[in-house]
Amino acid sequence: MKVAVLGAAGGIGHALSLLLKTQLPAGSELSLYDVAPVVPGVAVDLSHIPTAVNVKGFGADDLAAALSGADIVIIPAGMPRKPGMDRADLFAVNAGIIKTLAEGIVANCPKALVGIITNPVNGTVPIVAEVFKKAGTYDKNRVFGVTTLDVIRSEAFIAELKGVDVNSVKVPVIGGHSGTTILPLLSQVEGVTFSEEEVAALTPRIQNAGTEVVNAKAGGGSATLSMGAAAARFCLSLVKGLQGEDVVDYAYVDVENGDAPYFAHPVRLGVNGIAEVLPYGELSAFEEKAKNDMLATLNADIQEGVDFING
Ligand SMILES: NC(=O)C1=CN([C@@H]2O[C@H](COP(=O)(O)OP(=O)(O)OC[C@H]3O[C@@H](n4cnc5c(N)ncnc54)[C@H](O)[C@@H]3O)[C@@H](O)[C@H]2O)C=CC1
Ligand SMILES: O=C([O-])CC(=O)C(=O)O
Repeated sequence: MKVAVLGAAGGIGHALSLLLKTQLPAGSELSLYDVAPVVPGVAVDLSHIPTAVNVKGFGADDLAAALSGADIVIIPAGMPRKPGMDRADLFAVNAGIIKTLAEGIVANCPKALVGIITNPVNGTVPIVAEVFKKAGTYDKNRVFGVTTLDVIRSEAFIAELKGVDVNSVKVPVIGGHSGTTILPLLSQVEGVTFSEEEVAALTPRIQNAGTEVVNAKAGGGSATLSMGAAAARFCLSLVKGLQGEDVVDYAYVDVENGDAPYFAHPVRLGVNGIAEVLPYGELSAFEEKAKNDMLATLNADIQEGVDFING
């Protein structure tokens, strides 16, 4: 199993690469790519951890070697937010980075499963899909926007609020990955109930949790450690699927006849990526309204990504 991390020298890249070095199956290859010259050093550093995962670093000119033969590519490359910015403000810088990296995937590992972390996820996922479509390599079952951070935050916040074992908390989160497009389905969380006031307070807390971190870091970037943990968890779900295990996880994916062209759903993973996009079930009246209210924003974010390649 070869896993490539693009943007491996950044805040998320460091945390994610550490977790993959210690958690990928024995015999895996971990390929770290970044334009920052420190990346070979990150690989050397990690290589001193005694696990049966072989790690190599690749600098700016070595994208082809970094990607060649990769089964999974996880992308946290690109600029993070500062206080006062929206994720959408990152589009101008990050769209071009994502396009270049997607072209690299087309040329070197067109069958890889691709997990996109780079913001704004609502628009960067369509960019990758459009680059693949143009090249004739698009398979909607192999492209994922990583929304796992919304899921793990929901788990953490609910366990804290309700005083329950965090390992028992499972929270569906649908929609996109910014502001009101993030929709936790609190009505479907088993084993706990929420008052209307709790739903009205917890839903925006989850939606604005990224901003909570951005403000707390006071100009030093956005979530990196929790995102590293989220990305590792999602990557390991992809690995299990490739190994033939039946695994269901949440991701922002291309859905046919869905609420929007891309929408976070539960997906059953398998040896070819998505085996099945699963329905998200029944929504409460609050959730149904929140879903309908977000769609204009989400569709505009998606169109911006599509137009970046085709406009
Ligand atoms: N999907 C999600 O839930 C989350 C997404 N993010 C996003 O992840 C991205 C990365 O965040 P951080 O790691 O905190 O940023 P960072 O600035 O610490 O790291 C970004 C890395 O990307 C590298 N990079 C830039 N252009 C590149 C290129 N063309 N090829 C390869 N590497 C390149 C930089 O050299 C840097 O090492 C941001 O866009 C951020 O908004 C952050 C948190 C959560
Ligand atoms: O808020 C940000 O800019 C980073 C992010 O996507 C998150 O933490 O959910």
